[in-house]
Amino acid sequence: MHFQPLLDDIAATLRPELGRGGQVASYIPALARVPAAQFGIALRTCDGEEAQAGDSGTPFSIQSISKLFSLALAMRELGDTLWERIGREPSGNPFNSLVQLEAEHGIPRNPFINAGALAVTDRLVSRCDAKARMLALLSSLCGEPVGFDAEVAASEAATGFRNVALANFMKSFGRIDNDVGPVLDAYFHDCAITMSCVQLARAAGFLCRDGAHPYTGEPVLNERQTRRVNALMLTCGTYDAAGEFAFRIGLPCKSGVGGGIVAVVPDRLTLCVWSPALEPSGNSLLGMKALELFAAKTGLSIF
Ligand SMILES: NC(=O)CC[C@H](N)C(=O)O
Repeated sequence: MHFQPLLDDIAATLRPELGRGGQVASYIPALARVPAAQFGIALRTCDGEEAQAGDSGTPFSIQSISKLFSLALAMRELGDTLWERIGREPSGNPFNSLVQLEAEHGIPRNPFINAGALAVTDRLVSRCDAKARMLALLSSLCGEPVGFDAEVAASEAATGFRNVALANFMKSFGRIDNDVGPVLDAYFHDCAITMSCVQLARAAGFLCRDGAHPYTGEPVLNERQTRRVNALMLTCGTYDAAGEFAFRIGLPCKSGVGGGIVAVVPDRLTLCVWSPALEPSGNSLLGMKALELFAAKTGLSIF
């Protein structure tokens, strides 16, 4: 299949909609001032073929897409013991909700809501320099140095009252081992990582290759772990819009409020779309449309 003309076609189809509809994330100034009228798409196949269109090389704040990579690190470090403190069910609630945690004894529904990612980060902080490990993993996976945006990280910390509450609430149930400070610091920095669509399409490449590193072929995760990450992306990767994503797109996806969405076609390719304006659940509005067009035009879906 020739992907370059397809991506050009998707970018051209969506161009008239740029900057119309949806809301750019406004909870911190650094995200609020990102111009809405931007769209990028990039993909990389299992064989290393690449295609890209639009603003595919523009760096953006990856936000919750980082939860994918912190989960991979924790699965590698902890194996199945990770699941003692984190569930695998969709929450059906907003990504930063506290509401289920009390009845469920401080065990988050899944690793892709904020509570779950904080629990994952706590386990990593116990074992390694979590911030450095994250940058090392991402830089290795995309073949280029990846960094934090210091302004975004500082704003996340200054305004992250709900995340502070989530961490403390889980700590009160004995589900967080470390002081909440270093856990939150690592989490806020993960949210503040900056990458482009091209870099993310490459970095997620292990997810379409049974866990093999996109460049070296070494196992990032084993085959079983990789299947599980893809399953969690499908059921929980796009918050309370996961059902809508499965219905309209039918691919494992992970989104972030910076407007990026990573999608996986197992055994074929990984792709990343980006457009800053979001629908009410916090997923990129045009990113969703782009993925829907991609699935419709290629017939690629896990169903
Ligand atoms: N969904 C997201 O991308 C959320 C990330 C955001 N920084 C938060 O913690 O609330």
